[in-house]
Amino acid sequence: MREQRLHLTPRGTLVALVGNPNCGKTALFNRLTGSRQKVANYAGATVEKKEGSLPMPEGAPLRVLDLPGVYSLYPRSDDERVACDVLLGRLPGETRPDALVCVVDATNLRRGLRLVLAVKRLGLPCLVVLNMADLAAGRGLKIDPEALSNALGLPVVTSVAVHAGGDAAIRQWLFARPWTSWSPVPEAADGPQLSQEHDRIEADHAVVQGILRRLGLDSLVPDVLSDRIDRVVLHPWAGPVILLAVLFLVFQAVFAWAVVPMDFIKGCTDALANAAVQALPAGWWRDLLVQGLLAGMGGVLVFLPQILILFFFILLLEESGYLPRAAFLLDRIMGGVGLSGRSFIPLLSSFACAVPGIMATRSIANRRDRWVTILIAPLMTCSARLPVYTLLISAFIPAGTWQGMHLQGLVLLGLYLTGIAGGMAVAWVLQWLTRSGRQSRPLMMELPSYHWPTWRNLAMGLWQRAWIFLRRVGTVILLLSVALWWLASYPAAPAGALGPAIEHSYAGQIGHALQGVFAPLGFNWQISVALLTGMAAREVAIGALATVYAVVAGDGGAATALAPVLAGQWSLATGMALLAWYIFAPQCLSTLVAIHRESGSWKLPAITLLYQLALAYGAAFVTFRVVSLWA
Ligand SMILES: Nc1nc2c(ncn2[C@@H]2O[C@H](COP(=O)(O)OP(=O)(O)OP(=O)(O)O)[C@@H](O)[C@H]2O)c(=O)[nH]1
Ligand SMILES: [Mg+2]
Repeated sequence: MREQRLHLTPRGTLVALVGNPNCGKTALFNRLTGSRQKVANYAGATVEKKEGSLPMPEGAPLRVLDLPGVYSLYPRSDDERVACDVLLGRLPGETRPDALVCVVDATNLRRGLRLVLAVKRLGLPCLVVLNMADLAAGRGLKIDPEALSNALGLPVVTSVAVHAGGDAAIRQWLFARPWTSWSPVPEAADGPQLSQEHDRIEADHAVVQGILRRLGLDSLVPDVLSDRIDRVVLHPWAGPVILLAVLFLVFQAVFAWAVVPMDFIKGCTDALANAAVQALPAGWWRDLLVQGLLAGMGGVLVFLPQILILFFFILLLEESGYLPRAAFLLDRIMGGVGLSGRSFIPLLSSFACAVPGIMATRSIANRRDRWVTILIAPLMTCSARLPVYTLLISAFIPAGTWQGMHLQGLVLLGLYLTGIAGGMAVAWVLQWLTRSGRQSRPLMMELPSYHWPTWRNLAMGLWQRAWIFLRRVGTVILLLSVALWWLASYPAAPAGALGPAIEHSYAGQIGHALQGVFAPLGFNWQISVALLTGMAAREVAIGALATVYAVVAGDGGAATALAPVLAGQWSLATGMALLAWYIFAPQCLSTLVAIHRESGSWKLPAITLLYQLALAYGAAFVTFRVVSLWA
């Protein structure tokens, strides 16, 4: 085992980026290595190590590691532990770095330099980088890198990670190997003693105070603009109103802005389907193309604009620095159900996809809080649920306005809020169950300065999202569309059989077999088939419905106009019950696997699966009964 590990350890000189959370390590890493890792304006954006490579003018490229942010070398949460293990060379399968680039937020020297002192004790060659030099200059901070270098006994350069060429000084240093000129002398002959790091904090603080005083940098320069904005945004009653208004506008936009591009994509798929029907002779492969591929993939592809609009806003909020404020505002509510604002960002990431959300819980130091957050993360509405929601909403909710508000957008917001309320209710129950071991903890969370989003990051983030979605359409959804078309078309109905041919197909048989389970919820057999395939990935359920109904409609029909078909075939109660099911139903398999990986056992994924199934079944049952009575 050991040998295998040694063998797998990559060779080459390794440089690690280390620094406080949110000081711009990942932005610098992306610049140095041409990578596209997530950059966001809050602490805890990076929770695991990432590797890239920096081409050198001569010789082999450098291996560069981006690490999660750390406040000290005394780790308190799992993401900090990863960073510290790398610095000590304790991470299995990874060698100890040959050199460190210690990134400091130039607008927050006090905190950054404390970490520099701790990193210096590791005894590795180290370059100190004062990042965000643009913001520091904007606030009138005049830092002399040379004087600071003399005071610290380490080389110091400045950088602006968000400007092209803003990493020039770092490159220059890295290119000028060997790095012996920037090696500090290790304090302890037997290597660094991390157990003592905690006791050093006070002493380091005094040393930093002394350095800042000598350099004339000890007066605090407040960020006036951010403070001014926060006076409104964090106001006890204006704050929550603004938060709700922001969410409201986002969901209105998802419907209002997407109309034109969605019509365009729909038009293209329809035109293709018609052209295929006209141009090709009738046969099984024309059916496969039109009813299987075009219906299945086109039916999902049409939701790309809505997903991109939602992500545009999520990225905008991440980059601006508003998210930690929202966490602060919600801390009181979350405290009521036994969570802290710390859980907010992992939960928010789950709106994109539960998998990164579950990974982001690594920054929660408290075990119990972390497990509860993981358990409720799947109830946050992931982006794969968006197509299912919007399909059912367009089928059953009129497109008009109510009091000037987009009715469909309002219902969508309602679905998201119901998911959140469900998550909070589950957290409350868990708090009640584990009430003996709980103590209340105050929220310790930084509020970063507001930034203008960098358009490059925004465009990159959107492109990545679009790519993930398109890749899924081109792989999983393509394969499942073909498989489903086959299941829905074969075996053909026996001669003289009554009813639609699809009833005799494999899909029909599977659907009918499952129907006993789902009939109390008002689900027909087509929905049962869609739910089964939807376990692979949520959007597949739509592809499945589109294919099944396209096969029913026959030649070239119903390629993408699924919503009116559903409206004609299902009752309102069925549509609403399916929506209720989707709010709570267990996520795709990858979520359960992620929960297993993070918790290290199958207990937590099993609990998640069972409680979500029970909730979904209950919610769909009640919805079906209530709407049936009323409609
Ligand atoms: N103006 C300005 N903004 C910067 C600079 N460097 C980074 N940022 C912004 O600062 C925020 C944090 O950047 P990240 O690269 O995610 O920080 P990080 O250190 O990797 O953060 P964690 O992964 O949470 O530890 C983002 O909004 C960046 O766009 C800079 O030099 N100038
Ligand atoms: Mg980062």
